[in-house]
Amino acid sequence: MTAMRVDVKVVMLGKESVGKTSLVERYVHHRFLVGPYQNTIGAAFVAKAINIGEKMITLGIWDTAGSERYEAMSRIYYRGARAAIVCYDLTDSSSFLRAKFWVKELQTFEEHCKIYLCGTKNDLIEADRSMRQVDYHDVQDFAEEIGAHHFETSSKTGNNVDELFIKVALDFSNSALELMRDEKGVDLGHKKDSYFYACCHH
Ligand SMILES: Nc1nc2c(ncn2[C@@H]2O[C@H](COP(=O)(O)OP(=O)(O)OP(=O)(O)O)[C@@H](O)[C@H]2O)c(=O)[nH]1
Repeated sequence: MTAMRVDVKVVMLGKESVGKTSLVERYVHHRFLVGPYQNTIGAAFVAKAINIGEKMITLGIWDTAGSERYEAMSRIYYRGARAAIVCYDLTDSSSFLRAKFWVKELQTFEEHCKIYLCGTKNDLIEADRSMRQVDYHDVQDFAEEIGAHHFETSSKTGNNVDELFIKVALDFSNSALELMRDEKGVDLGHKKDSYFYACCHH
């Protein structure tokens, strides 16, 4: 058990089984777990440091449970998040409706949280295009409407996963720079949001 300073709180949201845990596993541990699907209960936390230019940024990632049974709990986890990765399964159109639900929640209750839309299981589409149930351009239009970024990923192959989390860190880094410019003369080291969590390393 080590204490770690977290610079940016990131929350994973989306319908159950869309692949939130798999995305985090792929990004943090570079692996794809096979075997029976185990749903997340409550939420899980992991921290990962990432180099952006000369700066090191630590992402504190909250992986929430997608089951509607835990909806009230997920609301607790997105509080104060600077970034939300809202996931939907490219092979399940109902998961995109659920993603829209989370977007609305964030827009209403966490207006400073940057939204990243993530279509998961891209490998299934690559293998069989008829599996696609969520149109790329429809999501792109929606992303533009809400000012979000849009990625399609595969945790199985690793496609676009690093790119997604790097973009989150990069955007945070740029927004911190902007803040520094706005608050010229102020020591940002004391102003920047910092979260302290106990972090379990697997
Ligand atoms: N083919 C493929 N399967 C995936 C991918 N990502 C996740 N899965 C599978 O989808 C199922 C659900 O994945 P999870 O990562 O547990 O989903 P989750 O969103 O965390 O689910 P909850 O914890 O219930 O909210 C598992 O059987 C995964 O193996 C992917 O990129 N490609």
